[in-house]
Order: sequence, then structure tokens, then C-alpha cells
Amino acid sequence: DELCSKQACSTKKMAEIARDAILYGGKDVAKAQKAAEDLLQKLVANGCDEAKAAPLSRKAAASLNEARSVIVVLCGEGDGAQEPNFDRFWRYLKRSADRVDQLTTAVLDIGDGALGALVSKRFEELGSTPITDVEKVVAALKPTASSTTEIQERLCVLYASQTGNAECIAKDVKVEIEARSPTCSVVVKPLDAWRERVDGTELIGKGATCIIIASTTGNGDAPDNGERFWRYVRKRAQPSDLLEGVRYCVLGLGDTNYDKFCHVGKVLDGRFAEVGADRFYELGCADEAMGLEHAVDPWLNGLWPALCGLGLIGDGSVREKVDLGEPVPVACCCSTDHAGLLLRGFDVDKFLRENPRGLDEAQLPKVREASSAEVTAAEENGRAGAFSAVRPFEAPVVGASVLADANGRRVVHVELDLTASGARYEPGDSVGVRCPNDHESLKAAAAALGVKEVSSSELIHNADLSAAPSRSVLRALAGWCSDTKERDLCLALAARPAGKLLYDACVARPRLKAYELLAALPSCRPPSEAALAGALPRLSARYYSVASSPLTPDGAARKEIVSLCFSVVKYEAGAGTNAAHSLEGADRVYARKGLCTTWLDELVRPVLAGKTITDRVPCFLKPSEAFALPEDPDAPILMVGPGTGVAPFVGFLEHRARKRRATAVSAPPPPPSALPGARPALPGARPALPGARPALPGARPSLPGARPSVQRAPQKPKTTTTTLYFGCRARDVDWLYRERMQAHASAGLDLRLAFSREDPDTKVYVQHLVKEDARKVAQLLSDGVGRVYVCGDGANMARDVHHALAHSLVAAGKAADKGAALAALEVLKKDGRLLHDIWSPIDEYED
Ligand SMILES: Cc1cc2nc3c(=O)[nH]c(=O)nc-3n(C[C@H](O)[C@H](O)[C@H](O)COP(=O)(O)O)c2cc1C
Repeated sequence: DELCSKQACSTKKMAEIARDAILYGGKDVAKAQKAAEDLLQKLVANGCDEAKAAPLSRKAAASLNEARSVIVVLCGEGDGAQEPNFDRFWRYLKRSADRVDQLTTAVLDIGDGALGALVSKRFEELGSTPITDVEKVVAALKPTASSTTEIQERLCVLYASQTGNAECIAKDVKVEIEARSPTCSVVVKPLDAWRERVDGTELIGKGATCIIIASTTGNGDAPDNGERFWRYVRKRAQPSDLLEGVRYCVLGLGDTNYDKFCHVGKVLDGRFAEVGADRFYELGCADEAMGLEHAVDPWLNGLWPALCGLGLIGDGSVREKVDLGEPVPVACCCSTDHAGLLLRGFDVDKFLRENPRGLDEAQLPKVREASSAEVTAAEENGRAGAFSAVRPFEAPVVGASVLADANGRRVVHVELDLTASGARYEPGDSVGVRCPNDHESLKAAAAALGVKEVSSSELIHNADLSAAPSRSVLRALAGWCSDTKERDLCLALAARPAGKLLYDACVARPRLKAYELLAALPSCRPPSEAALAGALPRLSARYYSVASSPLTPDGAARKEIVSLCFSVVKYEAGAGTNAAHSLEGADRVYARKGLCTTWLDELVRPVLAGKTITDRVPCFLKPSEAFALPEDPDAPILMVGPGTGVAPFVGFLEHRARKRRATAVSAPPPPPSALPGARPALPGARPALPGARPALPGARPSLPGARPSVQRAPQKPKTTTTTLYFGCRARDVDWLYRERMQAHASAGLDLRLAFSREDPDTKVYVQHLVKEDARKVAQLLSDGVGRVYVCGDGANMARDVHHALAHSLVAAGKAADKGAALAALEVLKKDGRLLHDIWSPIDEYED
């Protein structure tokens, strides 16, 4: 009646009525009405109390252009022209030229279907979006969370993780929450999946409680799987209520060796609050330099009560109060030869008595199937082409050489052809390499699964079998053990704080790998490859700096052949355990290898022997905006890159030289006597030219074909706008890219070499040379244009070089004291004139 009647009823009012309405009509109007009302009940039950059911009318038709969504329920025959409950609506609709592009429509015909066909066709002509599925209409009509006071609780753990630490912690958090509240279901996703919907709302949407675990990578950058959200949330234009109704807390992971410690975590924590989200628990910042667990464990210990306070989980108090008490005597129980995880001396019964809930079955996670959807594609970048960590390019290997191979240190140079990928790289960029799990780990996985060989790509390429088993992995393995002792051991290792000592001895110190543990648990049988892959952390990409220029030698064209160099990682783990913990056998040393560098080294061995290989390297380009060369190939730059830290500078030097050639602004040729590798006149004197060996009595003879030594060069090349500080052990041992460096030095590069093991009395490092050159360094730092680049080990070298730079400023009178010098360096960093590409030594173990 309301709809059909009354001139008195305004169009606006009609629009309100028609909005979210079910309109019914047709010859058998009673039947249509009944169907409409049933539907209405369904809508109301779905929280859609704005919806109305009303008969079709002309005015209803006239106000469709203001409606959002309409369901038309029809029951008639033929074309319905004479049916009063349809006719006027239809006549208006037929003649109307008003577009209804905003409208979602569903037409339900419970008669012979003819009227429905007419109306549907007309709706479409006018631009509406048809929905044939009523459930979808119901969902479309359902009010958004903002218009209702009943907000559904959701708990999401979102991680931004480059090398897997944050991801592991996120998965552990889920397992822990579900153990405390078995009815609670937690979604764990990469941060970039924030738009995914659960129950119709986004993961970071109204009503969600979000635990964000975010590491920082690059130079204060977000990891690939959090980068899109990172950009989205920081946009200035975002409204101040963007995240209203979201409860959150943030755990940042970082490393104090880097400048912007936990930058991503800190910024996200502040930004969420700025855009209306409600912080329910304080920010945590974990430092990898100190050991992440020192901050992560206390932060997690505070998280449970905070979630409990929100009524989201149970208190789990019993488990948290247990303590290991006296150290449990335990034979160090892992072995790389897979002899078995021996429990000699580990008294499981005693452990159980002391930790009544330490091995709680409820801790066992539900088996989760692997889902590639969890890995969101990194945003495709123009320069990176269409390839990413998720979809790597299979690059042919077109060259390789060994740069050093002595004293247990092997450094390899590899050339990959990226042409077909469409990527366009620049010096300063990095290449991410996605290596698969190694044969040994896949063999162990196949044995545990009871199959001849592993076939699932998810397990071969995406799950990290070599990662240290985290608590969630331990719990998954426990759940798959039929032997109770093995199961209890896994749970004991996962129990916190009770099992920490055990974990340190058996997992952390020896750097036990997940597959080794799997191999040592004969009764552990994962139900499927997907289940095993799903329990493991993601096998992340390893990044290597580009060590080449995309320009052809004459600088005239581009060729996307990219060079990388890497040191084949080998190290020992396990030593140094505190004997006071009475852990037998804990002093055993384990030989460990880096996964990716070992794989790459093996892959390119035939190339080194002059053969062509068909194997490809799955990789993708990671462009760097900041760590880039200035446009002008003659702009002054100073580079500090010892060891493989020199890689980007090899690319820089090649690029500058080629660019100069192309623009015909090359440096004047060097004087003929300025030969790189020349000897200085006096013992201990600074070599006149790079690479010179001091003329000490008994010095090693020159290599065959080496140029004769010369005394101090009479004149330096004029162009010394480019300076490189390179360091290694000894010139004949690990001077990487020696010939290239010498060639560049001949063309004007000021090459400064620090050899740490040539003089038994004095170890010379790059920072010493930076200090020696205080005046020149200070001049470049304060000239307003020059740039300084530092690449390599962030723990020691980068810090010492930083102090050496500060020292230079003071020594040259450019800063009053060290404090002022450090402040000046901070300004230079902000201005993009002091740039770092550094890694922590721990990476050496992990790649
Ligand atoms: C290449 C690289 C760059 C990094 N840059 C930073 C940084 O700028 N600030 C910081 O606090 N930590 C930095 N870190 C340390 C990481 O945040 C830390 O290792 C963290 O545990 C990694 O967590 P993820 O495995 O979840 O990515 C960097 C680590 C690497 C390997």
C-alpha cells in the first residue's frame, strides 16, 4: 500500500522504501507475495532489517535509479501486459531511459518464466548487474559491519616476513592460541592478504583482532609479502578512520646492526593507531643481533593475558607456570648422520611429572593442508618484469667462474640471462634466487612419508625442510608420531618455558634442520606431502647483489645478462654449549652448509668445466631505488665493500665505465707507469697503487706473468672521482675480481686494498684505510654531491666503517666532535648520500 499509493508520498520517501526492497507482482500476486515474504524473513535473519517487501508499482520503478539492490519476485503468465500488479511497473521500466548502473538485481520468476525474462533483459539494458544466486543477493543486501552493532570476533595473525622468522612466529602464535582455546579459529596469512575476506569482511576489517608480526628488510623496507599493505596503510590520503573497529598489536623483528631497527614494526604500530585502530597490547621489538627469542618470548608471555583480557582465549595458566627446575641430564640428541634422536639420559617420565601439562595433547595442531594461496604474489614491479618470488623466472646460466677457492672459502661468479623475463635491471639491484630443497632433505621427507620420492612441488620448492623446527613444526611432528616417546620428545622440545634448555641443546645450537629431526623420528609419518609442506615454514628466496652492468661494453645498448657472486657457505654449529647445563655431548660440532649457495655451486660446476647446462635458476629481480648510482658517471662516489660486499660495486664500476664510453666523456688514460699491483718502495709504506705487495724481504715471488714491481707511481691518474675500498685476507687468496679492479684502477679508479692476513703483525681492514684517508673522505662527505656506499657484513664492518667516516669528519675539521660527526652522517643518510646494503653475518649461515 505504501508503495502504490498516495501522491503525498515523496519520491525520496519512495526511494527509501524501494532501496533494498523485494518487489513482487504478477497475475498470482498472492503467491509472489508469499515468496517475497519468505525471502524477506531470510534477509532479516541475515541481519538485513532495512529491507522491505512491497508490490511492484510505477513509483517503485521510478526510484530504482536511487536503489542499491532489488529483488523482483514474479508469478505470472505470458507477457503480463494486462496484469495490474505488474503492468504499471513494466510500462515505466520499458520507457525509462534512466540508467541503473549502480543497481544489483535478482529476478525470481516462480510462474512460467516469461515475465522474469522480460524484466531481467530490461534491467540489464539499463545497466544493472544481475545476480542469479539469491544467496549472493542476500549477501549483497546484508548490511556492512559498520551499520550493525553486532560485530563478529575474528582473530588474525598477519606476518610480513622475508626470510621466514616472522612467519614461523606467526604460525606458533596460531598453534598456541588454538591450544589455549580449542574452539578458537585463527587465520594466519601474509600481511598482503589483508583484503581477503572471512565471513564477508576483510582480515584487517571492522571487528577483527589482528596480531601483526613484521620484520624489516633492505634499508628499513617491508618484506615482499607485506609490501603492498605497507604502501597502502601509509598513504597520506587515507582517512583517519580507515582501520576503525580493528584491534591490533605489533611485534617487530629487526636487527640493531641496521640503521632502521624494526622500522616496519614501529611504523605499523604508530600508523594503525593514527588511522583509528585500537592497540590492545604494546609494541614488541625483537633484535636478531641479541637473539630474537630474548624479546619474542616475553612479548608472547604478555600477549596471552592480553588476548585473555579481551575474552578471546582461555588463560592457559597451568602450562605457563611450569618450570624446568633442575637441569635435565640429556645426551645431546641430534646427529647429522641420522643415527637417531637418542634420548639417552633424558627422563621423559620425570619431565612429565615436573611439567604436568608441558606435553599437553591439546597442543597438537590440526593438520593444515598447504595452501599456495597463503603466499601472496609480491606486487609486480615494472622493472622486475612479470616475475616475483612466487612466480620466479627460470634463468639460463650463461657463464660462471671461481673467484676464490682457498682456505675453506670458495667464491663463485655466475651469469644469468634475464632477457626473456622482461626484467630490466640496474646496478644496485638484487636478484632473489628460489632454490629447491636439497636431495638429502627430500630423501628424508620421502622416507618419512613412506614414498619412493617426493612429488609435490609445494614440498620440493615452497616448504623449508632445512629450517630449524619451530614450535609449530615440533607440534605437527608430535601429532604424527605413533611412538609415544618420540611424540613426547617433540612436545617437550616445543614446551615453553619448560623445554627451552632442551631446545637450545638439541635444536638451536646444533642448528638442527627439520628434516634431520624427521629422519630421527622413525615413527613419525606425516599423512601427506601437502600436510608436511603445510606444517613447515616457507622456503624463502635468497638475495644476491647484481655484480654487472646491463649496458653492452660500448655502452650503446642493453643486454640483460646479470652477474652474481656468492661465497659457498660452510660453517660449524653446536660448539660452545655451557657445560654447566650438564648436557652430555653438547660440545659436539656439526658441519653445516648453506642451502642456496651449495645448490648454486653444484648447479654451475659443469659450466665451470666449459659445458652447457640445461638446468635453470629460478629467480626474480628485486629493484633497489635507493642503492643506485648517480646519473652522472663522473659524480664523485666512494664505495666500501670488503669480501662479497664488493659485488654491487663491480656492477657500479662496469656501468660507469660503459656509460662513459657511450657518452664519450671517458677519463684521460692513466700514465703508463701507474700499474695496479705495483710494490711500494718501502716496507710498511702505503702501496703507491692498488694491490701492491710490500717489498718485504722474503716476499712471495710474483705469479708467472705478473708485471714487474715498480716504485711509487710518479703521478696519479687525474680522475679519482671514484674510490673503492676493498678488503680480503690476502691478495693471492681471495682478492675477488682482481683483474677487473686493476683494469678500473688503470682507468682512474682510486682502489684502496686492505689485506687482513698478509702481515702477521698487522691486520688491515677497510675501516683503517678510510681513517687513513680522512681528508679525502671528509671532502667527499661534505662536498654536497658525493655519495658513499657501504656493502657487506653489517655486524662489524659496517659499524666500524661508520665510525671511521665520523672520525674522518672530525680529523679533517668538518665536525667539532664525534657526536656532531655522527649527526652529520645521519643527515647524509636522509639525503640519500650515505647508503648501506648490509647483511648480518647470520645470513652467512642461512643461505
Ligand atoms: C638484507 C637484510 C636487511 C635487513 N634490514 C634491516 C633493517 O633495515 N632494519 C632492521 O631492524 N632489521 C633488518 N634486518 C634484520 C631482519 O629484520 C631480521 O633478520 C629478521 O629476523 C628477519 O625476519 P624474517 O625472517 O621474518 O624476514 C635485515 C635483514 C636482512 C637479511
